[in-house]
Amino acid sequence: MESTECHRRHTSALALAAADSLGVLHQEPFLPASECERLVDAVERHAQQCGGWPLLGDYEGATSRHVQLEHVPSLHPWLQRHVVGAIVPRLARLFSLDGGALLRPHCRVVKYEADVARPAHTIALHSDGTPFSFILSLNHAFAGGGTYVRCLDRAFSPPVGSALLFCGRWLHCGLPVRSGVRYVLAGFVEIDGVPADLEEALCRVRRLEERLSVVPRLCADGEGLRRRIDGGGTPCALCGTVGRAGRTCHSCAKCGFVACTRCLYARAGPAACEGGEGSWPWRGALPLLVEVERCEWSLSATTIELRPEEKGRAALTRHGVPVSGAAQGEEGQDGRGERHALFVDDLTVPDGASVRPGQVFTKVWLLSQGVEVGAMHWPEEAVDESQLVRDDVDAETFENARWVGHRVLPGAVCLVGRERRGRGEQECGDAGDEDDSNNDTPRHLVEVKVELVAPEQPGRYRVYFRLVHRNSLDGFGDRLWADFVVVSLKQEFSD
Ligand SMILES: O=C(O)CCC(=O)C(=O)O
Ligand SMILES: [Fe+2]
Repeated sequence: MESTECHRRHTSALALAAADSLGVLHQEPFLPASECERLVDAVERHAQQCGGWPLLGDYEGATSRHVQLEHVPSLHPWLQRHVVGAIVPRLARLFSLDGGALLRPHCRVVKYEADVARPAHTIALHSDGTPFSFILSLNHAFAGGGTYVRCLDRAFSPPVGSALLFCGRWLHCGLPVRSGVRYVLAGFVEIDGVPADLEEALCRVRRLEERLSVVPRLCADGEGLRRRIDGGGTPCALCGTVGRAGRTCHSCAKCGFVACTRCLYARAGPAACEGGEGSWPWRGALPLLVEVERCEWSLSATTIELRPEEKGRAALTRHGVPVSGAAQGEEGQDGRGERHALFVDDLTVPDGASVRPGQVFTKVWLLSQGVEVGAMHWPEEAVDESQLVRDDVDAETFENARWVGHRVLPGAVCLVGRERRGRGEQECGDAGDEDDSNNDTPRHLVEVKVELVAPEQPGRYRVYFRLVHRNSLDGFGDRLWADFVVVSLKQEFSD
């Protein structure tokens, strides 16, 4: 997957409008490997003197071990030099903070071990208690591991001596270590007297993260839904629909839980939080590890800008280019709100799915109107006024795209949820939606479908579409695509 596409897919709605100045993740080398080794040796010695590494106590579901460096007096000069003297000033510059207001960070070395009787190999999805955090890699003798950042849906494993610097309110986790031992230096940076604009930005991160709560994405056994499925014959455990793409628990052999993508997204939201106001619904929950391994883009730049700064308002971006109009409900020229359509997921035919030569199949995308990132609901007439058109403009895709036939189906653009109810119109979805009418299903999801005809010639094909305003033909929202592989029966048997 090339980098811009991957970027768009994996920087979900949350990341695209990530909060204000906090929408930056930065990776930078700070220490030579020899200093990292010295630190690990010193901490190991300390742990041995104290009877071993204590289990992390402050995150539910955490099963890693750590040593708090404030408790190791011999390391205080080291912390002063490398953390207070180098990492903290960098954080201040990166986030335009008053360096003098940043407090001495709490630091700990976390140890993830794959091969111990009581597994100590992961930290569950969480946010740190402080506004800013850094995680510095101290070694590389392990497999698996890394820091997963949910709003990017991406795992990072910086080289030894390099650190990730980011807003600590972002949900992140320490991924399971499969073999060996992983050490990181984690730092938590408080600010003395949080300025009002920072406070507001921090709240915004939290609200955005809450809207993407992972709670409904857990199976009955509380396991994270990790493995992607292409539907097949398995009914969704939540709505009963057969054949939709979705996710299954990583230990599905045990619990058999499968949920379709639409349910997973439609039921996400603060309403699912049982902890109520002030508690973090994902505490203790295992993360939704969505195809992290498929995300191949390399960190060519050291900083990922989640959102180019636009003074005073959140800006949605597409391929790094700000989308015209505002995300926060600014009126368009026609007096109506700007319409957004953010890609959420493929409901059918995920990228790379196999189809037969000549097969007619329906591709369905799930989109969001962007209200979770501050955009307005679509105006009433938007569904009827939206049209799906082919958009195969890229030279490299045109050659294969031209062989793919398509037919826009009646009701190609369709709201998910309750909007159409009460206006005598057929609602999108199935019997499972009836249940939704009584709960807090977000009313901002849209399904878009198109019928495709696979070419006769085996190979990989990709066709692009986008939504346009029916009258003006002005495009809006994310570019959509269907990406599939035509496999002949002969080929399949010979594989
Ligand atoms: O190990 C990691 O990458 C994450 C560590 C972390 O998030 C923490 O210690 O708070
Ligand atoms: Fe953390």
